[in-house]
Amino acid sequence: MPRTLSPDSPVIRVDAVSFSYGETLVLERINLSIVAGEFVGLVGPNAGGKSTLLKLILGLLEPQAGQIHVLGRPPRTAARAIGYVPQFPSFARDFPICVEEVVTMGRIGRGSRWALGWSSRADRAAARQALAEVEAADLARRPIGQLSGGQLQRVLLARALVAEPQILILDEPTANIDQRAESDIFDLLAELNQRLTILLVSHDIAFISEYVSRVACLNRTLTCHNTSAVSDDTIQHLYGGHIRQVEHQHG
Ligand SMILES: Nc1ncnc2c1ncn2[C@@H]1O[C@H](COP(=O)(O)OP(=O)(O)OP(=O)(O)O)[C@@H](O)[C@H]1O
Repeated sequence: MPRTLSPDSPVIRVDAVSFSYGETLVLERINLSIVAGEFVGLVGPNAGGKSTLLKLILGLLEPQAGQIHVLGRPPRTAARAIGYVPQFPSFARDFPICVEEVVTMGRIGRGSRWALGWSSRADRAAARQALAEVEAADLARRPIGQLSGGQLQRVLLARALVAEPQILILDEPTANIDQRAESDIFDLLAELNQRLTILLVSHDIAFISEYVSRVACLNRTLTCHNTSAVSDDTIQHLYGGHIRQVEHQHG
């Protein structure tokens, strides 16, 4: 039976979670609580454990210590409530498939028969609506291999939205695109944040601070800051001498 959450119950709750790959401790006693409507930026240096934490929240990995709840449930059973935008698409860019078909893949698990080789009219209508929401309706028939980096990110976002999630999780959605396309995607995320809770991984703390309500800094351990409290000292402490490289990554 579904559990009822009060409006201020966390939609994502991570309690004292530790995780190691073999002998290597990657996350140490992580606490993170995200309530409905928040837009949280997860930042940190390379190998700081960001993707690992996302995989735990998505239920793809199990913590060795501590607990995670998504909408009050174990992550695996809440997976449908999460729309996930990966850092890299899980298919080859030269796969002979058009944008609308890629977006329809996001319906797998919602009764779609796309996996059997065909999609229903309802699937295609949902895909077109999701593409319209990310302002990419005109790309529907385009082969996926012909998209720019920014267009591909919009399509991956539409694929996450087509499953009607309550939570969006994005792993560096703008790592490989130019600064203008990056701003456009963040404007879109700000609009989506009016109805969705968002957790987004980024290297670019300076850029995301303009958009997110809270920054979670992860480097094996995690510290949260309200956006207004992110100072040069915070950035220096987190990244040490590498901050210039971080700031200029989107060049
Ligand atoms: N499947 C795995 N097996 C063993 N070690 C792993 C595995 N995946 C990640 N690691 C290691 O765990 C650490 C954290 O990796 P993770 O990908 O979570 O970091 P990240 O903060 O997302 O890094 P980046 O910013 O470079 O993407 C790294 O040292 C990485 O080499």
